[in-house]
Amino acid sequence: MDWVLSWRVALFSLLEDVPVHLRPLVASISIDGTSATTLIVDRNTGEPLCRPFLYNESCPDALPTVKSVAPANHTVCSGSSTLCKLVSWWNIEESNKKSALLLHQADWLLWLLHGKLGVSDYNNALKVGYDPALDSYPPWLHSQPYSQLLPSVIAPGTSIGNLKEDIRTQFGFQEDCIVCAGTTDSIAAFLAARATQPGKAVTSLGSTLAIKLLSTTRIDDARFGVYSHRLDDKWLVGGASNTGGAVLKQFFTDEQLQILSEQINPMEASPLDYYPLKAVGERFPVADPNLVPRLHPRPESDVEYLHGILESIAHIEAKAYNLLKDLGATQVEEVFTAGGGAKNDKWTKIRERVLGLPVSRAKQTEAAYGAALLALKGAQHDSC
Ligand SMILES: Nc1ncnc2c1ncn2[C@@H]1O[C@H](COP(=O)(O)OP(=O)(O)O)[C@@H](O)[C@H]1O
Ligand SMILES: O=C(CO)[C@H](O)[C@H](O)COP(=O)(O)O
Repeated sequence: MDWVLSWRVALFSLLEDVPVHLRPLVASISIDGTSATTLIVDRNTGEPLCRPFLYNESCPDALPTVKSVAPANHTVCSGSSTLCKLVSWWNIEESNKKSALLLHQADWLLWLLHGKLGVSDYNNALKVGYDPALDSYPPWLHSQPYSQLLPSVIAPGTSIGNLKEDIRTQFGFQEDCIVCAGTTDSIAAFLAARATQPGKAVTSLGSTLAIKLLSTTRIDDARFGVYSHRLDDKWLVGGASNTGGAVLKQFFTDEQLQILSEQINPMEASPLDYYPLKAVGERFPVADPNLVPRLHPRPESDVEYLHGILESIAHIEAKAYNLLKDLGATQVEEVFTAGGGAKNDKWTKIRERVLGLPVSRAKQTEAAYGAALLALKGAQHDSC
């Protein structure tokens, strides 16, 4: 699969999808991307120097080097961190080191639109080691030879520049349409839910399960895959588990999920105890690259099987929120749900019972809505 080509094609087909009469009304564009999906590109041409490292790939070979330079239990001390991906590339690369630049998926796609190479945002840059409290890369990272590859970092939603002229004229966007710094997919889902009070949380039930709790305290602990993204003057504390919809997809189509879920009694606890994963390895609330999926025994009834999987994912979610509490985050009061799993009302009821908290579907469940809110922020700031 040529990922980079498919992302580029998807971006331009989305621009094509914007109705022609609406294009002149678009004031601003932003993009969210999967966190820690990493590209090493040529700093002059922007063309990738190797295949991208995907968000869920692990580079355990780089972990000892990263651990030897970063503070103990720092967010980068995980095989899937962006920094481990960079170090892994650095250690095997011979010829392109001088001309290389690191970008995240959203940075690179935004570059296609604004044309200024080397810009990221402080959400995407967190897992390469950027410190959003200091608003800079920390000294221990600056002193590494590979730090020359790091992009400059601005706040999500900041205007980077105007939409490139050739794209603007090709598609009929307005002359002063701006392109703004983006964010990660699960932060965009949080923004879409418009939760603004500490104690409000969003669980994204997409291919994976990502948790974000708005907290006044910052918590980072790689031993459990817990980290904090900056959200203006507060913190989005949480992590991302490898469980989620991708496991469901292995067994059931979306249509089956809907039909089977209707037959589940969510008030009754399932006796089945699984750890649903697509492959070996978990990030949060247990950080264990060797954790083996547990999806047996499989009962004859598909309804019972699905009930067991949904309930087991809810237990992972509950463990995650309890862990955040134990580590000192603001107490969670209410959970909104985003992503494909948000449409499953039976699952919402199961989760409400298991979490012991009010759980509801966010009004806007698509991360893209959150990216649009960031673009709006940039446009409003630009017009002041
Ligand atoms: N009714 C449903 N109940 C639970 N999960 C569902 C349902 N319908 C779809 N899904 C899951 O939602 C996931 C897709 O959600 P989405 O937010 O689009 O994911 P992604 O993280 O890939 O963007 C699929 O993995 C699918 O299994
Ligand atoms: O698992 C993922 C892929 O969908 C999430 O992108 C991700 O790992 C969450 O990261 P972040 O908290 O940095 O947004």
